[in-house]
Amino acid sequence: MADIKSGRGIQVLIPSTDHTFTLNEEALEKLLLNDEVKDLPVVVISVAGAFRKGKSFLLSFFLRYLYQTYNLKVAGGEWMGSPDEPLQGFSWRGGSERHTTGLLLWSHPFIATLENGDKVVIYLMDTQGTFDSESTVKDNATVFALSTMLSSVQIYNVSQQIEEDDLQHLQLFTDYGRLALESNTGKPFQRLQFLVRDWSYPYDHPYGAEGGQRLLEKQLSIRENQHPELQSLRRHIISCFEELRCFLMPHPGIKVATDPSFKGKLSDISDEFKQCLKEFVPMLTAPENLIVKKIAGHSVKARDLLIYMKSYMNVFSGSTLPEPKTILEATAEANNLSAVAEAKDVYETLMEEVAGGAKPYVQPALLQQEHRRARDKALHAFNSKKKMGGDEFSASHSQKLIKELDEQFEQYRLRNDDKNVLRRLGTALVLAAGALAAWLLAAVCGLLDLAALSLLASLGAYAAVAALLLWGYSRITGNFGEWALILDEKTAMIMNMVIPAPLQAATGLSYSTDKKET
Ligand SMILES: Nc1nc2c(ncn2[C@@H]2O[C@H](COP(=O)(O)OP(=O)(O)OP(=O)(O)O)[C@@H](O)[C@H]2O)c(=O)[nH]1
Ligand SMILES: [Mg+2]
Repeated sequence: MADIKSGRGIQVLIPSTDHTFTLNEEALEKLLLNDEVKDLPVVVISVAGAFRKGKSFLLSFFLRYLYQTYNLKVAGGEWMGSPDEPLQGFSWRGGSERHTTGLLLWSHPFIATLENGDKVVIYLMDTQGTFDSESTVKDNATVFALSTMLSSVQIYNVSQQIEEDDLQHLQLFTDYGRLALESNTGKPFQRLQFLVRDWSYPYDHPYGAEGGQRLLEKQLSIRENQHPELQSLRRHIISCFEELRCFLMPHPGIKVATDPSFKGKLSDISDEFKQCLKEFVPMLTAPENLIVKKIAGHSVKARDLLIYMKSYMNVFSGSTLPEPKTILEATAEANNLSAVAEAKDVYETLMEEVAGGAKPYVQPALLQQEHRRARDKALHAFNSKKKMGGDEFSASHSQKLIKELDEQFEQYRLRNDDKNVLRRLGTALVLAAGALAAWLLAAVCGLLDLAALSLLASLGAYAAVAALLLWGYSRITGNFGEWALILDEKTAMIMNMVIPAPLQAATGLSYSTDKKET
């Protein structure tokens, strides 16, 4: 069974020296599109905040809990590990130099079953710390924005206090959130979890969730004598997130903070810190506490997450920060694309039942009928999904969807045609029948002493047999393909002339009449 040692943080957003970012699409496809997870709603837990504040270290404890609960399936047990075990997981280290860069996802997704029986997949996201000496304002904002928009729980890791600039850092989202709210699809983000590290005033507010909540309420309270700008920031933060929480973490002890040889052993960490970790980690990752990522009121599946990532990257790849309006448009675009993908799935599932690879040949009229039924169902799926960006925007996607489904139908139609034994062998049958008829004619003419006519008929029979052999050779070997095509065409013309139209339709032999109807 996979354990922490066999996994690693995979850099899915890669920074480059010119301060741009690229998406590691290959890694993401492996992580998000494999059959086991692609259709499961995602829970994305991210940790963001200033550099060198123990984010990766914290996530490595999350990993211990997740492996224990969802891999070993030992619920409620001792998950923190043995006292002398070094802490492994997302790469972390001491020192003053920044460590994590870009965005990382853990290589092993965890599949959990919620209380209602639904399965979800959990991804952990580590992020590049902000405010290091190498990153620009845009780098910081990009990492913070992407991790917030892609996660269902953003752990905002702050040091010692919730300060005004920690709140101001959220400005981009509040502007974005305001626009998103106007589009009437509910609050844009789910949980913002402040995590105050090295909290030193337990006598004001005790460690843990309750003390944290009181501190947060105080920091977010709107007072009359406050500057209107501060009031508005607070109002918007509150309106953007479904849940705002705070947890106060004690200092982990001198060894954790200052000893260069510290390897993360529990025996070197203060009891208070360990106690709080025990409370904090399950608070976000126990099955009953998992929060599924939602955008525009719909759960986001693993494969949708990739669509969102790609759309966001399009707007964040420029040299300046995108406007909130542009980010919103990217969300609406991804939103519609994910609805299109879902609708296509509906169509494909229904069509596969009728005309899938292993299914026998179906009459063209019936296939056409099934196509219309599946297309209507797919369009219904698309239309019933709440989308951002307005009716006109989704109408253009719906047009594109119809076009794509019609193209797909054409593939089904051709594949179905291929399955028609009669049509496949039609050429052979016509040629064989022609040869037989010519032979009979030759025999009859022979009996009647019509030597010249008999010779002509025999030549016709030989020609038909030669054509049949050439056709067979071409179909088996692929050589002389153009000759076989000419023979197919000519014999089809003969069949069209001699076989009555209703019989042609019933057997799928109607070459000229099965026009594509949409
Ligand atoms: N003071 C203090 N130090 C901590 C805490 N948690 C971890 N550390 C130490 O902080 C140092 C940095 O840990 P990392 O997890 O690499 O920090 P990070 O925030 O991921 O850093 P970047 O990747 O550079 O952004 C390590 O030496 C840890 O031992 C904490 O709660 N308080
Ligand atoms: Mg780190």
